[in-house]
Amino acid sequence: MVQVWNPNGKYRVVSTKPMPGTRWINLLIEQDCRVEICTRQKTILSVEDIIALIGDKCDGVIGQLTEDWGETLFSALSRAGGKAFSNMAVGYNNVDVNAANKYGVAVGNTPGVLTETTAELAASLSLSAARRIVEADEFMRAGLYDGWLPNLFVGNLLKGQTVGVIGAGRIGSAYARMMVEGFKMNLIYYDLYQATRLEKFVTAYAEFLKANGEQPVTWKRAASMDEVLREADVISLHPILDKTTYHLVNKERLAIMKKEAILVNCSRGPVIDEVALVEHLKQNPMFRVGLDVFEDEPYMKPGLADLKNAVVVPHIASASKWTREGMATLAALNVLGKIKGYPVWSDPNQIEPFLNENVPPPAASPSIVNSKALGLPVSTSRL
Ligand SMILES: NC(=O)c1ccc[n+]([C@@H]2O[C@H](COP(=O)([O-])OP(=O)(O)OC[C@H]3O[C@@H](n4cnc5c(N)ncnc54)[C@H](O)[C@@H]3O)[C@@H](O)[C@H]2O)c1
Ligand SMILES: O=C(O)[C@H](O)CO
Repeated sequence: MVQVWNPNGKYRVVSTKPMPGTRWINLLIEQDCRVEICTRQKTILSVEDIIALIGDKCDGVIGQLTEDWGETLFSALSRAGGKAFSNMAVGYNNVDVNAANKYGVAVGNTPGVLTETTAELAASLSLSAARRIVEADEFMRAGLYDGWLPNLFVGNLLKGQTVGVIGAGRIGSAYARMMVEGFKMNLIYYDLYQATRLEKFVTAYAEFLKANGEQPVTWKRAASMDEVLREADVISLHPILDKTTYHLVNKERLAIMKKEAILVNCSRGPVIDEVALVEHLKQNPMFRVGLDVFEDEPYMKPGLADLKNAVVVPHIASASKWTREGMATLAALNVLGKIKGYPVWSDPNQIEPFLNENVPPPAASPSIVNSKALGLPVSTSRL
């Protein structure tokens, strides 16, 4: 149930799951780590399972977003001499960072490497919902197709419609660009901060279209989230999950959306009140959703699985080979960097140097979310 690499390594690093690729293992071994990988056939490990893996001596752990990293685990890791933990994910709502701070444990995450992959899945769900692809596929497989009909699986055209993005950070902005450039949609977004680069991109693209004699696209930064919900035809959710975004989309907000709108969620399940969503989908058959994440994963709220106006996939937004191998590498290097006393990389949005397989990675932890709280040194090397 535990696979061991480099048994005589000085530092003991535990991974709670096998992760894609071998580069992450090799990078740890090269720096004198003994790597232990839990191969148990149990998808979600409990706190007790992980305490057993940590044991009496453990320098660092690479964990997963399904695990509850709070007071109990950070105190166990600290007792075992551990100073580093990394989620193999960019989101870290499963981690109590205050508890990690209390025990002086660095918390890593894996931004950037999954931005485009996740945005592509959000775009796929938008198209699947707009063009009713899953319904049509099921229809074909059921042998129900007996000839072309003018009204068969009529869906929504995206061109010229408005795409709304809630949370225009790395992934939200990448998704917005795909929808604006790929389908010539107008953009409305809501974020706590101005997405200047995104705005500049849409402005430049509009000028390009105008110069080509085509209808230019437009953009607007909404003053409120409700403005986006009222105006957009396709809305994609990309904020972090915290107290401010829990049930951001609730019964009242669903009611102000267009009856034929499409709602996509590739952020975290609890950003939507899923019970309210199921009811809304039942009452509004032309309203469609594409969901990668669910409020009580791995479960869906009762009724959701029966609804034809919902496309559902099992939290696979970052699931491309390149991205998942890159996530494993970043997570391993976060832990390794802390163990070796390296500084923290100066810009977690510029992690490309860690992903180049042809050269050794920089001597730094790519992304430590509590580096300031722990007073960790920051790398001075620039790209
Ligand atoms: N489904 C998946 O597999 C998958 C993959 C990657 C990331 N994610 C989720 O996507 C999230 C975003 O990732 P990212 O790399 O784009 O992060 P990011 O930090 O670049 O972007 C998040 C954005 O949300 C904004 N935001 C925060 N609170 C908000 C609020 N109350 N209202 C509106 N906007 C708000 C922030 O200002 C920021 O711009 C992650 O935290 C993770 O939970 C899911
Ligand atoms: O936060 C994340 O990274 C995802 O949910 C998994 O890729």
